[in-house]
Amino acid sequence: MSEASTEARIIDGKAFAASLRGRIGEQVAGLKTRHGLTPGLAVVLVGEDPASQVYVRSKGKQTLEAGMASFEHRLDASTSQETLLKLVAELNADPAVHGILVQLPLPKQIDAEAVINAIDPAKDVDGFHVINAGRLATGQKSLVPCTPLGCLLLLRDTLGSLSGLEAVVVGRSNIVGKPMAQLLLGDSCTVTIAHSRTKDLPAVCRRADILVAAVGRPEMIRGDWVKPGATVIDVGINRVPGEGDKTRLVGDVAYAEAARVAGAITPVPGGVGPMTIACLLANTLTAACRSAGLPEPELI
Ligand SMILES: Nc1nc2c(c(=O)[nH]1)N[C@@H](CN(C=O)c1ccc(C(=O)N[C@@H](CCC(=O)O)C(=O)O)cc1)CN2
Ligand SMILES: [Mg+2]
Repeated sequence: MSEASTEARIIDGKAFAASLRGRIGEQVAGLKTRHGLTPGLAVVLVGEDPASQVYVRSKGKQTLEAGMASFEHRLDASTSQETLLKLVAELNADPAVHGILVQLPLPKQIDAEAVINAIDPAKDVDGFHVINAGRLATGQKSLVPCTPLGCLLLLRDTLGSLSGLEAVVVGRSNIVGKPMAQLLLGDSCTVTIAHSRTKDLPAVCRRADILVAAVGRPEMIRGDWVKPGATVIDVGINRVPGEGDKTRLVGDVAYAEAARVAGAITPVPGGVGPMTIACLLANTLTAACRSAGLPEPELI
């Protein structure tokens, strides 16, 4: 007889993100009336990557909806690194801009690391600057990368305390995998970072009470890699061929298989993705409060 199983609880990132944005909007309204301060976010897009255009449009729209000021800078795909660095320097010096985000990926002629590290760390609302990465790694006050922060908020909401849980992060990028591991460590998880070269990856994943998939490979993580009852967070957003000439979005986890085994799981779309922009707004609000010497918002 097969083991009884129930379908996993679906973690609704879209709803959580909407409620977080609502709380951010309330805090922004209070800042404006009590302190005359309007948080401002500058987003820089270089080139015409279709997905990036969609994300940048959403960022601008949600920034305005939260009552913040939105400054959008669209540059030609052939823009030189020098021109981009000049714009970053202008935004660093602009007191109306509390957060700066340069949309990734950047065209080949531009060194993304040099551009990110040119942003004032206090305005680095992506949390990618080496100073913020170092502060996170050493447990100091920083701005935290939005996608891993969103994952952490969903995990805390789903599980309560994460203390002592076994967490496996699959993927070692500077943008997701490494900061995710740091955040889980900060919440007292026992953390493993696994990747494409990890020996017996399925067995490593099966140890996880918390499994975070951030590899960028469609449906790589199979149902039998998941420990029964585990919480699965899928960071992947992969566009694959669908019916006819349509495409569809899938994560890094084989969702239907994993949902039969997991205790809780994020869907794609509607899981981690919407949290990225909500946490960007949270970081912009935090940066604005810090710049004015005001107490940091309590959002969580
Ligand atoms: N400077 C940055 N560049 C990029 C980041 C980032 O955090 N900072 N992350 C990604 C793209 N990204 C935001 O920029 C992002 C990705 C996905 C979503 C989202 O809401 N996804 C939806 C599905 C959307 C779709 O249909 O394509 C979901 O998962 O439900 C928001 C933001 C790379 N670049
Ligand atoms: Mg189950």
